[in-house]
Amino acid sequence: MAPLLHVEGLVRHLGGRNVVDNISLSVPAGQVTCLLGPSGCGKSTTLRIIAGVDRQDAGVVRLNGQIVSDDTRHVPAERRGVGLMFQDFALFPHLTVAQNIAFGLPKDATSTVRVQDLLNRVDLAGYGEKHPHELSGGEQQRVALARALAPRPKIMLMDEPFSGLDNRLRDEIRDATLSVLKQEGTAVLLVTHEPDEAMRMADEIALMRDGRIVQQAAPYNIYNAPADCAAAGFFSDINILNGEVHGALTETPFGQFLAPGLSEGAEVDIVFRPQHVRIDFDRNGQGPHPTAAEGTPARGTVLRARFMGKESLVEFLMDDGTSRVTATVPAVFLPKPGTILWLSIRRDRCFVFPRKTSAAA
Ligand SMILES: Nc1ncnc2c1ncn2[C@@H]1O[C@H](COP(=O)(O)OP(=O)(O)OP(=O)(O)O)[C@@H](O)[C@H]1O
Repeated sequence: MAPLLHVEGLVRHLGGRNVVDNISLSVPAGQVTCLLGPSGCGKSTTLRIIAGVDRQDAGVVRLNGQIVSDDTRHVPAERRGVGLMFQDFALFPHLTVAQNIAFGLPKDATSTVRVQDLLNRVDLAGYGEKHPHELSGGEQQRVALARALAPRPKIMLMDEPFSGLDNRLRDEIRDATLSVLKQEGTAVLLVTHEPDEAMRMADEIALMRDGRIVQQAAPYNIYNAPADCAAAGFFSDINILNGEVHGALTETPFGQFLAPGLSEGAEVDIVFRPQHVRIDFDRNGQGPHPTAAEGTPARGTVLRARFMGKESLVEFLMDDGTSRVTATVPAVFLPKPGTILWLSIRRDRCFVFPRKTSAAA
């Protein structure tokens, strides 16, 4: 089956550069895809082109297998049959909640039923006669969702739809929104700069940087097999050890790592997340036995330890005198600076990337 949304080779030239630089992307029916990336990487521009409120300089947008925009054709936004939801909910202040939701529907009995059904789904039964100013931010967000879903769009385009909400409410509203979208079977392309939001909402994440998609994969895969050092670092703090390739291997305080396909003498980064570092207290300070999974243990001196609530962060200077490693330790563990401890790392959670010089980054 053809994907609901398929874009190919999108380019948008603004302010003397390509802010969207050859983007290709598909969203299948019923799936949530998150366009994730740092501020200014071109996410909103991509979404606006797909919505039809901006026009690309090159490339094709297909919805339901039909071309809606290319070099010669451009179907206007209101005729694309997509649901739109942006950061500001833009409800009509003079209309009631029910009238807002019914806005894009024909004026008949089926619409009244549809509005009631949506009010129930977004947990606002009994709110139909209120006006937007009488509602909280979270309630307004739910009205905006109901309004966007009312004409049963097959796809919703959402640009940071939760960013105006109170932090404490946000998780709850994200989950409720996702559940309504899944019940309706609506495909979603959601723009966000927050990795946690993408991990929580997405079936698939398209990670953007400088106008390009650097990786597209399910959250588990993008987290556990990042395309490069920056992709790894976008989702959590990371440790980076510097190495050099000799005979397809690179040496680290934690033993050798394979560096396949990299040339002799190439500089590499060995990257791993703090939660994959284990502090070992065994064998009276002799260090743990090497294991296949954790490899060679290495000794480090505590530089500082910080209590973070449900976990502690402990920073080490390794015995080689240059490598620094941060470990996340569940619960409270706050060793004094100067304490010497043995560490091991999950070798299957380490990535070896060629080092990017700033000129090539
Ligand atoms: N009309 C314009 N003229 C010149 N530059 C523009 C124009 N519109 C957007 N840009 C630039 O294009 C880049 C991408 O903007 P865009 O809003 O798509 O990014 P974004 O990833 O959605 O960022 P944010 O998360 O901050 O909204 C930005 O650097 C922005 O300054």
